This record gives sequence, structure tokens and C-alpha cells, in this order.
Amino acid sequence: MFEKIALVGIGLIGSSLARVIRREGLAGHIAIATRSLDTLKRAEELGLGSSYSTSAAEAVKGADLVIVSVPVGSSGAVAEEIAPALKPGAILTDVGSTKGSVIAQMKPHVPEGVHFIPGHPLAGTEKSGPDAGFAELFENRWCIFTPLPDTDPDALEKLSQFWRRCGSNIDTMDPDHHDMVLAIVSHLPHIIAYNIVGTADDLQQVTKSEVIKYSASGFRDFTRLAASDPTMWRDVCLHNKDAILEMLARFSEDLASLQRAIRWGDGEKLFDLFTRTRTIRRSIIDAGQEVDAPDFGRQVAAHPEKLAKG
Ligand SMILES: NC(=O)c1ccc[n+]([C@@H]2O[C@H](COP(=O)([O-])OP(=O)(O)OC[C@H]3O[C@@H](n4cnc5c(N)ncnc54)[C@H](O)[C@@H]3O)[C@@H](O)[C@H]2O)c1
Ligand SMILES: O=C(O)C(=O)C[C@]1(C(=O)O)C=C[C@@H](O)C=C1
Repeated sequence: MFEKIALVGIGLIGSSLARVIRREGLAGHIAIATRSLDTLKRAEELGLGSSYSTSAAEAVKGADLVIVSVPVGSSGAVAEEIAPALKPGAILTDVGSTKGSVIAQMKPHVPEGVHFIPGHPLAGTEKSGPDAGFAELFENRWCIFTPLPDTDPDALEKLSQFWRRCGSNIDTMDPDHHDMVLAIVSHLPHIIAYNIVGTADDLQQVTKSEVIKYSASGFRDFTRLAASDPTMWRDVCLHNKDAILEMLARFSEDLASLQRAIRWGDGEKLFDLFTRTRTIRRSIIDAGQEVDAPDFGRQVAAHPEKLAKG
């Protein structure tokens, strides 16, 4: 599909892309760039690319497609670094978990004649680094684009074809809408998981070793996300602040209402909520999480009152 693809950032997402690009033969040359020499060496040991550099500007030279897969807080610095080396007509995209902030950081640096198409594959795990990636990561997952008003439709179609070859389903959204949807379906679950593990860790009456020893499937299932990369999630929180705070406010109100129902012994209220949420959770699983999650998010964003009322 492309003569040369440059991957800037070779962690979970970048290395999964490298693996699927190679498996599907999507590029003649895969140039890999990352900031840390250790990570770069590891990528080379794993045979992820055709060339390796700690200079992103060097890697993107002559590339037809450039995919930036770094923590969202580094997007602007990377765009500034690579801008003078980008080939006219190249497609520049990213995979960042937030879109409004990435666009604000990257767009001002993008030279005339380069097609900048912000993107986000809704696929991942709690692991990070080049060893964590795998070629199947994007299969049957959504990849959301948040095109800009001047996005070239042909470039968008070419990038969509690329992601389809990686196994993904494509959707497009307005960046603000994306950030609100992801705040509830992805960012809040991570924040809540981090928080509950912190709460358990701070308990005076229960020791840390008891938390570890007696974590049956409830705590285990619920807290998988709390092992996710701290840099990535610090950046997500700082770069989707408004939407996350909005969803956290709603969440806190609903939690207070649940707390009240428990205090006053309102069994009917508890039963009704748990029945309603069980139906939603089952429909997510029955329909295949990958297909249903963005739809659920979109429904929530379109009708936020349903989040509280059902
Ligand atoms: N992990 C997920 O579940 C997931 C899912 C979808 C999207 N994303 C997004 O993908 C991006 C990458 O996440 P990841 O999970 O692959 O992270 P990761 O920690 O596994 O990898 C990040 C990579 O970026 C490199 N890097 C950091 N700063 C850099 C810089 N200034 N210049 C060049 N390289 C730099 C690191 O060395 C590393 O190779 C993030 O924006 C994240 O929000 C993550
Ligand atoms: O499954 C996980 O571990 C993830 O964190 C994946 C997940 C998500 O929340 O769904 C995380 C961040 C992304 O931007 C996209 C996907």
C-alpha cells in the first residue's frame, strides 16, 4: 500500500502496527523512530522494522505514511520535530487517546501539502513497550478518525484502507464528540480502577498483603486497567480535562445516590439499578465488545441524561 511507512514511537501501539504492516505486506520499508535508545535497540532485536533511528525527523524522510504513536502530551513536540522533513503529499496520522488536544498541538506544525488525519484505534491492553505489541491487536476493533474541515477525502480513504487491512472497522467523529465519548467508555474506567487500587492500598484496617492475597475475581477483573502505563494515562487526564471532569461529576452524583440508597436500605432502588446495568453489560458482551462499545458511548454522549436515568 505504501512504499515507506514511518512509525514514531514503538510501544504497544507502534509495535503492533509494525507487526501487522509486516504480516500484511503493507509497506516496502518500515522506518522506526523512538526517543529512547534502549527501546530502539529492543525494537531492532525484535526485528520490527527496516531501519531504526532516535531521530524522528530522520525516520520520516521520504515516508508516504507517518504514524505518531507517542503519549498524547508529546504529540506537539514530535510534530514540530518532524515537520520540516515530511514529504509533500504524505499522510500524517496519530493514534492518541484524546483528539482535541492532539489536533491543537500538531496541526500548527503541519506543512502545506501534507495530509494530517487524526486517528484513534480503540484497541489496547494494560501493557506497554515494544514487547507488548501483537499483530492481531486491531482485529475487529474500531478505528475512529476525527478529520479536519480541509481533510482530503482521497487521503482519508487511503488511510481507512490501511486500517481495514490491519483488521479494523472505521468510523469518523467530530474531535470534541470523540473526547466526550472516550471520557466515559475509556478514561473514566481507568481513573476509577487507579483510584480503587489506591483506596485499597491506603486502608489502615486491611493490609496490603491481604489485598493481594484475597483478591478474588471481582477485584482482579475490576482493576486490570490500574496496571496501565502511568505516562500515557497522566497525559490522557491532562489532555482531556474538561470531558473527564464532566463525566466524573456525573459519576460522583450517581455514586452519591447509590450511597444514599445503601444508607436508607432502599433495596428497590439498588435492585432496579443493578438489573438495568446487567442488561447493558450483557448486551455489550453479546454484541461483541469491539462493535458495541463506541455505539454505547455515542448513545451516552447523544443522550447524557440516560446515563443517570437509564
Ligand atoms: N495502550 C493503549 O491501550 C492505547 C490504545 C489506543 C491508543 N493509545 C495511544 O497510543 C499512544 C501510544 O501508546 P502506547 O500504549 O503504544 O504507549 P507505550 O508506552 O507502549 O509506547 C510509547 C512509545 O512512545 C515513545 N516516545 C515517548 N515520547 C516520545 C517522543 N517524544 N518521541 C519519540 N518517541 C517517544 C516511547 O519510547 C515508546 O516507544 C498514546 O498516545 C496512547 O494514548 C494507547
Ligand atoms: O483494554 C485496555 O486495556 C485498554 O486500556 C484499551 C483502551 C480502552 O480503554 O478501551 C485504552 C485506551 C485507548 O485509547 C483505547 C483502548
